[in-house]
Amino acid sequence: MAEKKQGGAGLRGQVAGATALCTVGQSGTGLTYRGYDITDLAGNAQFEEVAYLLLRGKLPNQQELDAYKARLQGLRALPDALKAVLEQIPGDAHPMDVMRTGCSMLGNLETEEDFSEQDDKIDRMLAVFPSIITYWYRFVHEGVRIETDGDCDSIGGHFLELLHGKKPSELHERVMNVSLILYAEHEFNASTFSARVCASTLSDIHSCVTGAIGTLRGPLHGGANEAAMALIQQFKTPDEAEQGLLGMLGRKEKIMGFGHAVYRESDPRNAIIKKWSEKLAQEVGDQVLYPVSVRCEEVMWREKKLFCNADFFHASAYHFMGIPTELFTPIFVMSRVSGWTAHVKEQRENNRIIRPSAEYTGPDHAEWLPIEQRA
Ligand SMILES: CC(=O)SCCNC(=O)CCNC(=O)[C@H](O)C(C)(C)COP(=O)(O)OP(=O)(O)OC[C@H]1O[C@@H](n2cnc3c(N)ncnc32)[C@H](O)[C@@H]1OP(=O)(O)O
Ligand SMILES: O=C([O-])CC(=O)C(=O)O
Repeated sequence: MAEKKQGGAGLRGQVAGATALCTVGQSGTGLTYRGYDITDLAGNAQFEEVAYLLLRGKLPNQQELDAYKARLQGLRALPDALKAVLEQIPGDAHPMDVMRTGCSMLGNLETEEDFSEQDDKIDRMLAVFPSIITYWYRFVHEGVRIETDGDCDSIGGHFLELLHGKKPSELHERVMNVSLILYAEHEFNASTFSARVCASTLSDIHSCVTGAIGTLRGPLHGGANEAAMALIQQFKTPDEAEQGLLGMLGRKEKIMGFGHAVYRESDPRNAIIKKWSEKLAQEVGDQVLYPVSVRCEEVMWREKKLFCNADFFHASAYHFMGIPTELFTPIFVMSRVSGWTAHVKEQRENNRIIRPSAEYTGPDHAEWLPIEQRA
């Protein structure tokens, strides 16, 4: 991986626009949000502070943070028409499809009529996404219609409280906070780029976010945290994991949660979430999933020089907090909506429609044939 190819397909390595929001892999491994190092943010900040930084352009002071959190707390209620739609979505639907529909329906009910409303619409999405997914999840799995307010003043704590029906421990609220910070923003990744493409047509903010949710869903992007869980859950011991991975690599299968389009040697988010996963493993007395994950990391580096990306240790961390696997990627949405919408704002500030060119590979000239003469 040290000699990462930056040319070729997938627009790799090409500058597709400007941003003041984030740097990824600038010195090989670093990640910054508006100049702040991810290690400092994950070690010290609350997610709401980071969302404020991304969306309002500076870290809030105490008064601003308190007001912002109180505002978000006041925006958690679901409109009845949205609840009715969520209740129609089948229990075997993928929760990312629920998020996509929930966001789109919100756009029907609370349409952004003018860009001057963008900050209000963004705050609403940040506040209500945990309500959307947990309302649907508990309705279809437990047959209950939950109240979506709640006592926790953090978005991560609120999500856990709605999911489990009780206030989370301090540790779990803290880990959610760190996780949401790690996932908040990542420059021109695929889902953010799709949000910016949508924004560049001067479309509304719910369309931008709905498109981004669909893009994040795939296993090569946000869906990898769920796929990583499916991988590690197959193994009962580290030795079994090693044999399993060697077999997969021999068959040239993709190992989810490893590799990255930009980083060369490591993803700086991995060391942070790995530490929290270890702490949670100790808390629940895990002797399987965490050691299996560590062995996977060792084998992938030894065999392929491939490293864990942000998704890999998120799988075990979320699992240890009792979060069902299919809700892993929706958590990513609850966080990344801050980055997506900060990019939409930035795109709108200096817009030109995004419309690249293609290298044509079709025939030079095709002779028109009437339909009855075609093979
Ligand atoms: C939050 C996020 O979205 S992080 C990304 C989450 N996605 C995943 O974890 C999915 C698994 N990983 C991958 O599919 C890829 O590493 C991606 C999509 C993240 C990046 O893709 P690319 O930039 O095209 O990868 P890259 O150019 O580094 O690939 C180099 C080689 O390593 C291989 N490779 C890369 N990742 C993996 C992997 N996880 N498992 C096996 N082989 C891999 C590629 O197939 C490629 O081999 P080739 O040269 O023989 O074709
Ligand atoms: O940057 C990327 O390509 C994917 C990624 O890690 C992210 O979106 O967090």
